[in-house]
Amino acid sequence: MSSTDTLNRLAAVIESRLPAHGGNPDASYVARLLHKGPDAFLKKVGEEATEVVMAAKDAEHGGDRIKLVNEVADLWFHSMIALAHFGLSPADVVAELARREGTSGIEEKALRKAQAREANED
Ligand SMILES: N=c1c2ncn([C@@H]3O[C@H](COP(=O)(O)OP(=O)(O)OP(=O)(O)O)[C@@H](O)[C@H]3O)c2ncn1[C@@H]1O[C@H](COP(=O)(O)O)[C@@H](O)[C@H]1O
Repeated sequence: MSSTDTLNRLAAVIESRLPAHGGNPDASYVARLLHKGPDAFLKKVGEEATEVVMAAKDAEHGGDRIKLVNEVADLWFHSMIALAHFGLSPADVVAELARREGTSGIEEKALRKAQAREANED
């Protein structure tokens, strides 16, 4: 079983919890967050991102590395709820990573700066 399969299955469950698909806020955590709207799930994304940073800092000082895995899982999960709300999926994120594959961040930033300079000269 691949990690992509797991992400795709979870994405399908999250999609099934959308209000438009009849997700029940009384029976499902995902449906409840989606029903509350973007402020609710984006707040969770922000909280989970902070928890990732804290767990990584703990791990840096000899803390439990598994805590970092758990916090990243929470962050991915809540980010997937945000993606679903906007009609997007992990496949869209993977496609973007694939598009970037092999392009150094340094190279990409230099290209962006050159393009911005050209645009300013126009
Ligand atoms: N992967 C997850 C998952 N990860 C975390 N959580 C829930 O996310 C919630 C928020 O995590 P926190 O650590 O912030 O806990 P908390 O303090 O209780 O949070 P809040 O009170 O602030 O909401 C917890 O209630 C966790 O149980 C998840 N809930 C569901 N899933 C997946 O989503 C599927 C659908 O879930 P339902 O929509 O609930 O059926 C499940 O079958 C799972 O595969």
